[in-house]
Amino acid sequence: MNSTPNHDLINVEEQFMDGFKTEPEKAAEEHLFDAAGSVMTVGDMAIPFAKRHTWPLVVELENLLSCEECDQLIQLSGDRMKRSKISSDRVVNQMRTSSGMFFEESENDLIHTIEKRLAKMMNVPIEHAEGLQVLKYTPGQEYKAHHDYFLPTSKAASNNRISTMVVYLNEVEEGGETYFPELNISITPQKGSAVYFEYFYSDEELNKQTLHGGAPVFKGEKWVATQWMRRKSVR
Ligand SMILES: O=C(O)CCC(=O)C(=O)O
Ligand SMILES: [Fe+2]
Repeated sequence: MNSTPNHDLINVEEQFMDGFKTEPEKAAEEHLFDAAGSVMTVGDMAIPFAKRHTWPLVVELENLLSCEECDQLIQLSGDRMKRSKISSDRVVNQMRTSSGMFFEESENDLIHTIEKRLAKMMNVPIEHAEGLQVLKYTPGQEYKAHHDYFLPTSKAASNNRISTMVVYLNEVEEGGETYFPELNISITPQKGSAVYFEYFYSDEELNKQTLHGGAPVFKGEKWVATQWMRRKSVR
């Protein structure tokens, strides 16, 4: 009888923990984000946060970016906007109707400063950070409920995403909340604030519960910057 050796089964936990956790078995049962307390200090910034859900972890953060940083990101990305493309094969479809762009990794001082702060907050080395993405939604535009990680059938899944930080760059006049239908959570955009969630759990059911979307904007514009982290280095 033919038996297929398991040579393609890799220990993903061990692989991605390499470099930022020392006890893979234990860490697999823990959160990436250090959600103890209610304020995190990064450099000279004190960033208040509140846990909105524990398993899977969803955290709301305040004042992650200054007003000036938000304005600069909007200004810098404005000219470079294209109709958003989604998924690893970059197909434009009706899932996401906003416009978007990616910054190059650490492409200027502002981006590098923001990336470093986000990596510190997210507790993942900056080498695991994708280029920062900026999205702009106008009235009627939305991002339907989705998962940020890639399906196992996708090529990108070999170094999959593990966590997300969505930073709000402006206040939306009406609509545009980020919602988690499985967790009954809805977050109203506030300039400089953010929502964080992670989906690296060994329990796939927890990962699935991070389903989320950007509700349609009814009035005004909505601008967000999204930072995705990967299991392994991407830069
Ligand atoms: O716009 C939002 O509220 C959500 C954005 C999002 O889900 C993403 O960038 O992956
Ligand atoms: Fe998302």
